[in-house]
Amino acid sequence: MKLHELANYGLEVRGDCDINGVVSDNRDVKPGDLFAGVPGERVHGARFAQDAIDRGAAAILTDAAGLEHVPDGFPVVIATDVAGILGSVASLAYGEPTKHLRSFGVTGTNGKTTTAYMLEHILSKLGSTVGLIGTIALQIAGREVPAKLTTPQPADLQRFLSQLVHAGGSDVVMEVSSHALAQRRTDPIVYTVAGFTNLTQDHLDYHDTIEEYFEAKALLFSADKSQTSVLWTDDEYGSKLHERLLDEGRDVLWVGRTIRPGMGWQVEGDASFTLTGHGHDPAGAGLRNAVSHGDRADNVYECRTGLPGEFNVANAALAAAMVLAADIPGTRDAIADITPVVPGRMEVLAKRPRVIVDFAHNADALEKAMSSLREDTAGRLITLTGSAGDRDAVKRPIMGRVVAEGSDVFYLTDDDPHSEDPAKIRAEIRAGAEGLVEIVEIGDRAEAIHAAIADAKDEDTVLLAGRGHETIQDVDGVEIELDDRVEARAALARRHGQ
Ligand SMILES: CC(=O)N[C@H]1[C@@H](OP(=O)(O)OP(=O)(O)OC[C@H]2O[C@@H](n3ccc(=O)[nH]c3=O)[C@H](O)[C@@H]2O)O[C@H](CO)[C@@H](O)[C@@H]1O[C@H](C)C(=O)N[C@@H](C)C(=O)N[C@H](CCC(=O)O)C(=O)O
Ligand SMILES: Nc1ncnc2c1ncn2[C@@H]1O[C@H](COP(=O)(O)OP(=O)(O)OP(=O)(O)O)[C@@H](O)[C@H]1O
Repeated sequence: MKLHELANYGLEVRGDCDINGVVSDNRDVKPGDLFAGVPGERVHGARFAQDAIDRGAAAILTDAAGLEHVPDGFPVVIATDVAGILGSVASLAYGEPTKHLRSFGVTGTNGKTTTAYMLEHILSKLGSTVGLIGTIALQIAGREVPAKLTTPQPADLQRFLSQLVHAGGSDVVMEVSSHALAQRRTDPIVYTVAGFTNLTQDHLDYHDTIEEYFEAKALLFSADKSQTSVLWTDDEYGSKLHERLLDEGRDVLWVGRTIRPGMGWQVEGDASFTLTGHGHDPAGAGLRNAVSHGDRADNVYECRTGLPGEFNVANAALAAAMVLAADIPGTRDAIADITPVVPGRMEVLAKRPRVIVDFAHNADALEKAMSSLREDTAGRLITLTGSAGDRDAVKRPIMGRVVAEGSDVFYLTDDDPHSEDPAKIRAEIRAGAEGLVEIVEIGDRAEAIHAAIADAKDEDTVLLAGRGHETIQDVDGVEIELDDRVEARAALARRHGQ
């Protein structure tokens, strides 16, 4: 792309050159790139313009304030909102990759990663070459890069999408965080299908109120961000969003155990469940996607998931309904079994005692994980968790109370303290749990895991919650290797005298 082409999009362009790619971190610059100097919360990215130029940047995109860091006469593009326009600029530079892809975006407080893996699993069975973007990793065509953010920054995202297209990709599945939506990281993507899992308290350090958090999530379902919406509506905010989208005349499908107005899918059963289509489209042709293939006249789909927990039925039903909404032939067989391997999500490491690693790190996820495990635990439910520092502190005593109410023994330990005093974080969690349950407080998480597993009887369940797939613990800027699954396996080996 030539730099001057950006003038067609209302941007002020000074000078001209060829642009090979777009990056917003100077350390990633390759010769011929457009370096975007984005004003951040900590630093104005344009401060790194000279280093980017030394690395071969062909031009700089920045705002009026950033211009002072750009040498006179160097090719430059000036925007008023660099972060907001960055995705569109990168999309143009990379040949508008999403025009060549079917795209699925999932948002919600809990279940994004799991639902995204389920979508990838179903689409792969349908013969698609799928890219997966989320908290754990970015995956394309068998290549995997660890993720820095749940939803990448705009230029990184568009570059990844273009690599996916070049690798022959047909579909992309993405987790879309509320931060990404508020910061317009996914612009200008218009998802083929957008899905909503649920909304409960989290991230109130970033969004001031839960309503603001909800409005950020709701952005994904506006006409400029998605074509069709599929919402899990057995959720206060899912049903609120559904009513809103129906009022706005948007293309929306509900999925849940309770029948709603408009078109949607009712879920019945547990791990093996049926999806039954309800409602009629305005043309009176029946459930839109159910009638488009001859084999779906009965509107009933038999599905199952091998992932434990009632919430995984919700995730599987949402994933299935999203693929149905995309109207891909062969979906009936592809959704019959929805059991992907999701790292650190209800991952079962041992059966006696049952040891499970799960990423639950807020009150709602903890409550749901514990109640689903409680049902088939003959002995005690031992829950081990902490809470990350420098993040939503309001949730800590609530998490403490939920763990106390849902388990028999509470191993209170550290998560990623970041720059906070870990003892203070533990005290805040403890405040919600004190007097309600037996608490064993051991700050060192590896030690706590070993103690919890040594303490367990064969009929007990040990839930190691909060860190899931994570392998690095950040203690005041020092990165320590810590993987709950590695520690649990070592503790199990020690227990079995190996
Ligand atoms: C609030 C937020 O989203 N912040 C993100 C933002 O940080 P910032 O505005 O402070 O940026 P900054 O550090 O001031 O830097 C400004 C610019 O200079 C650039 N820079 C900076 C330093 C340097 O040496 N060179 C350089 O080029 C940066 O790339 C950036 O473009 O841009 C940074 C660079 O990409 C991100 O690392 C950072 O994510 C922080 C670490 C973060 O924790 N984000 C979380 C809250 C987040 O986004 N989470 C959601 C998931 C939430 C969930 O559901 O669990 C996510 O999508 O990951
Ligand atoms: N539909 C759901 N409802 C409530 N809790 C869920 C649901 N799905 C998963 N969980 C719980 O939330 C945890 C996180 O799940 P998952 O990683 O799939 O969600 P996420 O939205 O990607 O989370 P995050 O954004 O924090 O990475 C799981 O380990 C599980 O305990």
